[in-house]
Amino acid sequence: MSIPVVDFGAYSLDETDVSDKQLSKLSNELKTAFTEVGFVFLENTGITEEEVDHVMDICKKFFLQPEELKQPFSRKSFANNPNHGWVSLETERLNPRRPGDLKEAFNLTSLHPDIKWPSSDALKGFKEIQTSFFMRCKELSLRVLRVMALSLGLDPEVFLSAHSFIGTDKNDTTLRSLYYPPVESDKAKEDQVRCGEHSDYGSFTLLFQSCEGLQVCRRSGEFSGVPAIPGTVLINIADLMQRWTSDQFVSVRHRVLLPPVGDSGTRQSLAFFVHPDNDVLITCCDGSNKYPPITAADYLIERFNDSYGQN
Ligand SMILES: O=C(O)CCC(=O)C(=O)O
Ligand SMILES: [Fe+2]
Repeated sequence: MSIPVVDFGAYSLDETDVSDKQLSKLSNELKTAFTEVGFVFLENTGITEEEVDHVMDICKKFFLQPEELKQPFSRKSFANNPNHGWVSLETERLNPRRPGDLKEAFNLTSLHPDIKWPSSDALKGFKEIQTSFFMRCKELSLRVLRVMALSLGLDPEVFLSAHSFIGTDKNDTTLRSLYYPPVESDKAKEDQVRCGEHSDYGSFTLLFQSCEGLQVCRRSGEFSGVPAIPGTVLINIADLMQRWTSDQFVSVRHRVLLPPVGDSGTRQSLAFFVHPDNDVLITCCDGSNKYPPITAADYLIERFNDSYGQN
């Protein structure tokens, strides 16, 4: 089944009122997508293509700076939050059996006032643009969490109340800007890719892509390309949500390969990884105890150890 496109207009960020009937229609559509495919394109969310371009443009300026200007903002160098900051090329391997991914990333995980931001004229607005986009993604995510609960016939607050602290250091939700530089495919290491096969870790991810390149694993085990539909948000279920819903919602592996030989294009994407609050104990929402309870924080630590190595 290909990835469905669902019109989210009735519950878009521009709408203040939504009827029960509209919510019920949306929840039916999202249920089909999340149980059968694990991915859905949402259109008319209220987040515009212009907003996304604006964030990608300022992020590209950050990534194109010389290494020594990015180094002070490295991930693990922020006392407030170990996941906040810049990740250099080939540092992360989302499929640990491959060489390091050919991508750079900037994680906005902490909005704490003590966080240090780039201050050069060239990057004017970097903090404000990213912070306001983070808040827009947060608002949309809270709406999606409500619809998810309704779609499973649960109390509409059940997922929402476990995401009360997005944007604080009690929650690991991250806006990750990704930059895939031009690749000379013949210079890449054997088996190296832009982003190795993986499934996401937390509740779900909002993904905004500048162009095609993402591939999703089908039931057959084969990967196939995903279109980039301007103005839409691609949402995928992540592993902790699959566990929380006792495998009703499916978290599906995906990857970004190298561009074809001779293609010297770059790629950019923005991923908003939604995580439950660190201290929330995740227990199967159907009461089945199919998986033992685990806190969101412990679960995430386990997963980071896999993608960055134990040390
Ligand atoms: O860049 C993309 O389109 C996908 C990135 C991704 O899957 C991730 O960072 O988890
Ligand atoms: Fe991913």
